[in-house]
Amino acid sequence: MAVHPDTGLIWVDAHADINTPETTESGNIHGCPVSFLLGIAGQIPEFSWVKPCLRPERLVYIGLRDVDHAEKKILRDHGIKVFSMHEVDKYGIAKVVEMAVEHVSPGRTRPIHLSFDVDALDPSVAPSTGTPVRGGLTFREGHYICEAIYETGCLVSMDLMEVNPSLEDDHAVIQTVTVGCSLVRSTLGETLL
Ligand SMILES: NC(=[NH2+])NCCC[C@H](N)C(=O)O
Repeated sequence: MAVHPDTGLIWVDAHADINTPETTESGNIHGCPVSFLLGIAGQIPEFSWVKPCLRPERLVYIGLRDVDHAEKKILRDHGIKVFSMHEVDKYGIAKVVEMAVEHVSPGRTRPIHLSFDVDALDPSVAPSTGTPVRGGLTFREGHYICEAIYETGCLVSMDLMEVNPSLEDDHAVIQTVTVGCSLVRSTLGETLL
């Protein structure tokens, strides 16, 4: 954001992570990062180094299906674009990614950051994560998002979140780490052919 201030943020996640320290029900800070980016969180001294750097219209979500009450209000009040799993079912993943890219980078004119929380995937695909929610993206839908964002030529950075190798058994850990690595490779340009 410091290097490309006009960056659009595509946030792929089961959760909106847009609670403020005031609205959070769990008290978990991992449910709050987007409110810090937008500058709508109250002052928390330990996090004063996180400077607001994102406008609500430069943010789009894909994959949401577990959103707290207060978060729904924040999303509405700021007019933030969301493609929940309902829209993934309705339009299909290709159309959703196309609309999401167009929202944050119209005509592919702006840089894109991809934040991919592995819990956007269905827990059957990525079990070793702290807050799994059923009804998520398939293996291919997750990869398609990454491949299509690479193809825009606008990607400048990415992060992959919430792979937690201390959760579930060895098989689940290997499955989750493997799919996580594979998503990163797809985002960086690996293709099927
Ligand atoms: N990064 C995550 N796993 N976030 C889950 C957040 C869940 C819930 N909305 C909370 O604020 O606690």
